[in-house]
Amino acid sequence: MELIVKVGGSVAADQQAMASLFQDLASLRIPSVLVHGGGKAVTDLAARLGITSSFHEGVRVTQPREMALVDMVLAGETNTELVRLAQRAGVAAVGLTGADGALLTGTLLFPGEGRTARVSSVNLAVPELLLKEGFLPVIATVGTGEDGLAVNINADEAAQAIACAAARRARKGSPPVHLCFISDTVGVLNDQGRIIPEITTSAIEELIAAGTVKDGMAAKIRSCRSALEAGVARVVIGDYSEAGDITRLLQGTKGTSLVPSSRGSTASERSSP
Ligand SMILES: Nc1ncnc2c1ncn2[C@@H]1O[C@H](COP(=O)(O)OP(=O)(O)O)[C@@H](O)[C@H]1O
Ligand SMILES: CC(=O)N[C@@H](CCC(=O)OP(=O)(O)O)C(=O)O
Repeated sequence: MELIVKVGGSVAADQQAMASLFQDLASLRIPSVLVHGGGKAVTDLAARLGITSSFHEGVRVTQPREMALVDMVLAGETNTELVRLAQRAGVAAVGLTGADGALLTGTLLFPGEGRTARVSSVNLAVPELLLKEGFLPVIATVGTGEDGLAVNINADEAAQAIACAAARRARKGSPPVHLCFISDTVGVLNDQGRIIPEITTSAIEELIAAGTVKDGMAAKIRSCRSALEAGVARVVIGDYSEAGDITRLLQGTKGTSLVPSSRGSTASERSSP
């Protein structure tokens, strides 16, 4: 596994962008997995059923009665629709949840307050098996708790945990692992609304403390730091607007690259996003 691409809910719902993204992945010809979100669709369904969702620093505090809805939306509709779309785009894809083959196991993050979990272990056996047979694994980030019951894992954190596990497995001399977060924003923006092309890990907490980066983006850039610390070679955040964007993101000509503090400065603005 060399490339982990995470798409947020708004990108996952954009059929045109996703069809193009699947074609990008096919043409790259490197063992890749797609991890998807879909948080907004969960919030919308919960609201229709009279449940008000709540979040802590961009992470859902999943009420016990909300968990079945998370399963329904992420593992049910979103995952299945993405697999169908990949197939229409000519990519052989297989949908997985974190429960399959114990891909994602978690410990409760807000004990007593519901079913949100933090990843405690990752088992890449099933995705690796699929990659060997030429399938693209498409992963919904509902998993299993240490108590054997359903848990909801933030998709950014799950993508990061999968990338970290892949980086740990990569033996000396094997190709590096890359992690690409595709969201509804061209990258991480500064206080003037301009894209920051490069952020060092030591600047992450400062950007959050200053309020420049918040909500879902705060969780995302914290995930980036964990990935870099675990040996993921390249971590980038950006949007997907046209064919070839995955390559541009991986090359650093688009989006925001996260880099270890030992490399680069906290970065200046790119003149045009
Ligand atoms: N400094 C920032 N730069 C860009 N986006 C930011 C920033 N701070 C907060 N955000 C918010 O983070 C959102 C992206 O995170 P999130 O909603 O979790 O996306 P996704 O569902 O794609 O993972 C943006 O749409 C924006 O509202
Ligand atoms: C615990 C937690 O936050 N789970 C997320 C999982 C989906 C997700 O992360 O979706 P996006 O990438 O579209 O935000 C949620 O329920 O919203």
